[in-house]
Amino acid sequence: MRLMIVPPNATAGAIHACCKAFNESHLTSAISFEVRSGCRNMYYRTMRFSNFLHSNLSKWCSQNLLEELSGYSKANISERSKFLNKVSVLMGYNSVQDLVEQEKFRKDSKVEVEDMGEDFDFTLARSRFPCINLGDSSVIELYDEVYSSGRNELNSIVTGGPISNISSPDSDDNSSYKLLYDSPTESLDSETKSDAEVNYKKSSAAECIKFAGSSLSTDPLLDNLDNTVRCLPNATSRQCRQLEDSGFHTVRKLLHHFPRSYADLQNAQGAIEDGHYLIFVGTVLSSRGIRAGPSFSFLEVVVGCEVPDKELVSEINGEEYAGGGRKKIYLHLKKFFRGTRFTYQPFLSSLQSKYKEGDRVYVSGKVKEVRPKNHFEMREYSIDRLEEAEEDHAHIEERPYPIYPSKAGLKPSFLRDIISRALKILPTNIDPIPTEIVKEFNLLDLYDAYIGIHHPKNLTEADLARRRLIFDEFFYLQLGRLFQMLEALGTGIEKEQLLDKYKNHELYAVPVEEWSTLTKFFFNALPYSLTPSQQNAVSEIIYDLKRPVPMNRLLQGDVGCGKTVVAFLACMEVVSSGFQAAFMVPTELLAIQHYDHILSLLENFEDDNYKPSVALLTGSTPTKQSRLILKGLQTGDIAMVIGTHSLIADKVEFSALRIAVVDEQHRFGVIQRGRFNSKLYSTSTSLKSSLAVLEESFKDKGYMAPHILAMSATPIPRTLALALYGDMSLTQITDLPPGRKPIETFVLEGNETGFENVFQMMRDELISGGKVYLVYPVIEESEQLPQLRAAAAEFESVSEKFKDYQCGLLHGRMKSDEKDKALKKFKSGETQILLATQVIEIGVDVPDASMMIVMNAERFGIAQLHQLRGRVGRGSRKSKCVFLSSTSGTLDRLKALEKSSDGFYLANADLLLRGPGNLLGKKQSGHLPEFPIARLEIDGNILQEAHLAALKVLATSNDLERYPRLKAELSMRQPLCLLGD
Ligand SMILES: Nc1ncnc2c1ncn2[C@@H]1O[C@H](COP(=O)(O)OP(=O)(O)OP(=O)(O)O)[C@@H](O)[C@H]1O
Repeated sequence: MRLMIVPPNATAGAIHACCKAFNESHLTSAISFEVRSGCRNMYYRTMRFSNFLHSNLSKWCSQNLLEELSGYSKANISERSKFLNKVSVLMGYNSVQDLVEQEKFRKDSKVEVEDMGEDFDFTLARSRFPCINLGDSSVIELYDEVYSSGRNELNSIVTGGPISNISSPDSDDNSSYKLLYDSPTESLDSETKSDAEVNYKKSSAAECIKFAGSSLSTDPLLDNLDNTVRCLPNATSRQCRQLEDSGFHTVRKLLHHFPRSYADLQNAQGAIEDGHYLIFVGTVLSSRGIRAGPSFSFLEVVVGCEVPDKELVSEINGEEYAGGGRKKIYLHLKKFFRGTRFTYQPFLSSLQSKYKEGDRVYVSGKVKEVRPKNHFEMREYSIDRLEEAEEDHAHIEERPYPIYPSKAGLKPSFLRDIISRALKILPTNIDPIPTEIVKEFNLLDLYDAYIGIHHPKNLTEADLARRRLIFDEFFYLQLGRLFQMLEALGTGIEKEQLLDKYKNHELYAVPVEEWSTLTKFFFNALPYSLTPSQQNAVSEIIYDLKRPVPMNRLLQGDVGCGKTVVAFLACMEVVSSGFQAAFMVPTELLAIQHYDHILSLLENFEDDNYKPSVALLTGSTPTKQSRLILKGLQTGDIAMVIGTHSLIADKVEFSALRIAVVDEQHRFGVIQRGRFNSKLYSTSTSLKSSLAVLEESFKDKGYMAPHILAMSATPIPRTLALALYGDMSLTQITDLPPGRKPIETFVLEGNETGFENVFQMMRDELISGGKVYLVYPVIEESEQLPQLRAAAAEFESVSEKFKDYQCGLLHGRMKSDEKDKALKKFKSGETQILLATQVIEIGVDVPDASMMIVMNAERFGIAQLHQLRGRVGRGSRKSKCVFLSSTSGTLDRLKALEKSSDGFYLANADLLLRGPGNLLGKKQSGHLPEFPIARLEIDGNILQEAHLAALKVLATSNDLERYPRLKAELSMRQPLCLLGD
């Protein structure tokens, strides 16, 4: 047998020369294939492979090895790997991985192998691999470090950085070489960078440019947050793919994966306990890349640190004395890799070479105690080498350690690692917000904010960073909305006027004397005088109505404060100048109520000639009648229509609509409002033709979009209103009609005693001539939720209990006219007890209802209960409200209602307790923008600042032409998608 020696620095070609000498290149290929397919356990295939090995090896292998081979097909994977490793070493490779790589290399580069003509030296082979005993074949320790030949051309481009703790599926065929080229080492200095690395950079750069599209910069890594994650240094293509699959397509997306919280990193000065996040400075004692299985490897860096020894702390004269005693501890930093390609020796070697024995390093992360004593394992950590000039103590400051949430299967440690890499290449000049705004609003620069949120030096820095990033979330939303609004306006003067109005919070108002005659008639027909803030609200609205710019205003006021009449007056103002008004409410019940209300007010008119024609249009309006109404609206015979969402149906055409009042605005949502708006914009064909003959200026007026007056009965906090209706002006009614008496509120546990007390209170109320609402969370009893009391189910028992009184029932499943009948009976006093569900929550107005009992009050939110409570105490009679909770645990939450009747205070409390989505109810909050880190309930002041900043920017340049970066950023962020408009 002719054997050859493979020198330690043998090139790939030289190594393959050995194979050729054996004429074993197909043996190499076969072994390589077997390893790559993971030593698959398919019996017949393994048998075939084992037979093949036998015929090839029997020419030159020892009997022992051949015996081992006979058990190959039945052996487990680990034993098979060991065996193949042995064979590979015998064939002149460093290991089986080496064989696989060389085989791949040979195939790829079609290396011509030449016969080196040297004899294989068994003695030398044995000295290189002492664990091999040829002819005896004792066990080869697969996991022992084998000698790694100095293949400089490969090593020079192998990555040095720990990749991740990520689990990746087994690699594909090309993976090992891909990995090498994908991962230029971070630790290399520029002179040693190979061509391969340069090529890598070039191709990445090209890819980045392609992705960034408009970027003209020669170095895309440095200019754009929207570069693909493929630009990240040391990220393998597999990692990039995983990031992309998890939604991290761009560096921005990655940087917007914010820490969930920060662990308070402590110096390891005290006792070191399991699970603590600590920081250490120490010395690298060893660094090993270890292959632990066919597709599993890990890097273990052992760092030795000196820390104060708690056990040596003794008491001297009763005082604790540390005595300067220190002890040595050992940190085992471990990173795991799954995938065959991570088990190849060049990869492992390069990995371990990143940390050299004796390096001073700074380590932070979570510790886990292991045996023996004073040894600790860290799997979640960061490690940085200390530069020579750096003082150890510079790093031992306590600092927050970011804890990331995992995402789509990506582990927090991997995300932390990859985010750190992104921060390293982050350019400093990335802030699109103009410097003057950054300064004026005391914001961190965007670069500092990213660093500050991911790598804060202290919690104050993290807080400042968070504030800046929240500011951005709000700012772009506000900017987008205002920008859109301005775009819709015609002239520059209009734009300036609008912005001026937003900036100066002065009240622009039209005094009563200047209201139109019709409005004044209506005003005089009211059976009461308006409160000061009602009157201000009307004046403010009328000011807007007189301007040629469509109004977009939110009328907000606490429950029962009298918003309806303010809106009626606004409608009268519009009607008086020959235009039409539409009043849209969310329920038929409310539409009927408003219709009846306005008719009763019009009856008081001194002059019938001035009475406008008002119609009611709901889904239940009979066809014949609705046809007449539609016609009336089209011809302009009907001046005002009250209705439900049927008002925005396609068939409804207006002759000259000028105002749309949208009651309970948030229940319709932005989408409906938009539809309503655009629908009303397109006036009827008949009007269009009549306008054609009118003079220009009137034509403009005629085509103007209608004014929108939205009313919110929920006293939502200003911040929430701003987020919801950022483009709206706000009018608030801050007082209640005179003579209202505070509602006495009780929060009780709904047990037997509780009910007895409540029924007694109810009886007293009825005896004294009051009317009582009983509010239930559900209509029928449910088996799933037996604790819930049901309106329909209790109708009989309540009627039985209060035989002397009449009971009514009102719930959502009843037909419209049945509901109306039930409410009218209660209003008129025909019934004195009304068992209802929360249908009565919105707008129901029975001024002499004097008591309300809410069952299972724990099922409702605070703001909702406040709304419900607002159904009583609307007249001059003193009223009571009882909230019965079926669990004692929820009483505390409900107690807020006992303490306060201020809707704004309670809405804020509710917002803090439940968050904005829940405050509005799930269905209604679909249009509420979702902010990644901002929380409307606590970050309201930042929202207001962002609003001001957006106004400032637009006042300087209302088309944003002066701020091209800002404009680009705005279009990129697509605020409308955020809103779901
Ligand atoms: N200035 C006033 N003086 C006396 N009563 C008033 C005054 N303004 C309104 N009201 C009466 O107060 C009651 C509540 O008014 P309205 O229904 O307009 O309130 P609201 O703000 O719409 O309440 P909700 O939020 O419950 O819908 C009505 O009966 C109304 O007639």
